[in-house]
Amino acid sequence: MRENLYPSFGILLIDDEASFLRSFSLLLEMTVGINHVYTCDDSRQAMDLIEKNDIGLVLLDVNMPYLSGELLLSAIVERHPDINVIMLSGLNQLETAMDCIRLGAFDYFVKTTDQVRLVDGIKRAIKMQEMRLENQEMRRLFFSGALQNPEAFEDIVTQDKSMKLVFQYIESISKNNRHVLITGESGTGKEAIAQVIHNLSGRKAPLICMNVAGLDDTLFSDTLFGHHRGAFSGADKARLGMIEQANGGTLFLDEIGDLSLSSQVKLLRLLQEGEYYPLGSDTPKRVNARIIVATHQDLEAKQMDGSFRRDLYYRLCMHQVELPPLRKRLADIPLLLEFFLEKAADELEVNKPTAPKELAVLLQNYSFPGNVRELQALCFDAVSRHRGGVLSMSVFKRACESADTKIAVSENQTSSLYPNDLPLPTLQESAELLVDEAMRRANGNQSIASRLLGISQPALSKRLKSRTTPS
Ligand SMILES: Nc1ncnc2c1ncn2[C@@H]1O[C@H](COP(=O)(O)OP(=O)(O)OP(=O)(O)O)[C@@H](O)[C@H]1O
Repeated sequence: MRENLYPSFGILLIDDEASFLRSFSLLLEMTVGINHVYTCDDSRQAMDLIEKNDIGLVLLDVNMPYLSGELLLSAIVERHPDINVIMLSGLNQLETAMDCIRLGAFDYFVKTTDQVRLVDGIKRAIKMQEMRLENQEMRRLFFSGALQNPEAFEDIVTQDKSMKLVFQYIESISKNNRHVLITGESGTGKEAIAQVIHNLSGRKAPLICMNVAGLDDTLFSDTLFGHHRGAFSGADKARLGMIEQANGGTLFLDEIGDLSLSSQVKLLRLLQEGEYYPLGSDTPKRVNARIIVATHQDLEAKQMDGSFRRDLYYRLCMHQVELPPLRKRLADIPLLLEFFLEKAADELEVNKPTAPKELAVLLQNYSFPGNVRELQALCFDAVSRHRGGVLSMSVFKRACESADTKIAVSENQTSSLYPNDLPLPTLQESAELLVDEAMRRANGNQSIASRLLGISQPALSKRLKSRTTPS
């Protein structure tokens, strides 16, 4: 079986001229990289080919012996309404064109039409078909609620609902070729998700990762596109670009929000045309790599302030995956804590220490600016310092004290604490509400609640005893 077929469904060319079928197949492969093509030069066999293969688009000659194009069109529309049919005619027959469109053809072209227009029409039909298949797949997954390949996600520890929806979405888009934009704060698992998308895609070549932060335009082009020998002083050997290494696989570009405007133009060309120029070369090279990009920045805002090209943004956000920060998936924290303690113990070749029960509660009240990566680092630090008994919370407490409250306060600065239409509580009532909230968040643990409130544990205990209203 051929690998990396594009598009994922077959395209059937039906024409009685075998030489046209050959040259047209070649044109599609050379200009758009279409290599999933079936040909048929006998109209009587066309329906049989459609029944036996996974056809999503038919390019159909109007004038053929045995069965005419119009007759075949009616049969396809009736039996396979999901297949797009583009009619091709040697003559410019307006009336026939109108009839075909009325019968349900997707488009109609004269064979002598400008090649670019014809190819654009085919690309449009492929895109429509891909979107239809994707919607169908998403609906199916959404209603079943189940994952087809749960094993693909086993390195991503979660029980969070929004992450599970992300998994379902990923399954539905992993097989097509469209670019994917992954957004989320630093350390939320964007690269890990890119790896899953690649694994699920079935692409045989590897996932090639490139971080574009801090690369000027020359370095970006050289790293991504490679260079010819002698392209610039010091280029004494040719260098293969990352994009070529990703041919037949996936290219993951991290920190895409940092890309300079001049590099954005080059990336756009690659995304639009599937072509690029190695440094020092005037001949474009074609590549078949799926491109996944990631950023922790708000690309929509960057696009508004002019630092990110709008056309590039729209190209990239065809599929968008947003990963929630760890502080919004609290139920994952105990799971990840156990997972990373075990992993750290494995790597450091020690027994996995037992974590005190209140540790997960403490961490669930921390804002984790570094997300999962930060939790992972804390666990490794704690396990490497561990000398027996129950795991000490000191490493974790230090982290929580240093960054925690500042972030929590700044995040809530814009919203009012109390609704405008209700009278304000008194200071005494406010303090009691705050104590209740801290005790709730700390799962009843006074030591953690007092830390959240910024008071000592005895002071909290005193407040709890002397409260005026029952909690
Ligand atoms: N849900 C998870 N379960 C297990 N490990 C995870 C999970 N999420 C992230 N990780 C791990 O956390 C670390 C950071 O993840 P990753 O590099 O994918 O984040 P990122 O969002 O790409 O970060 P950055 O924006 O800084 O590039 C990796 O070691 C990854 O394997």
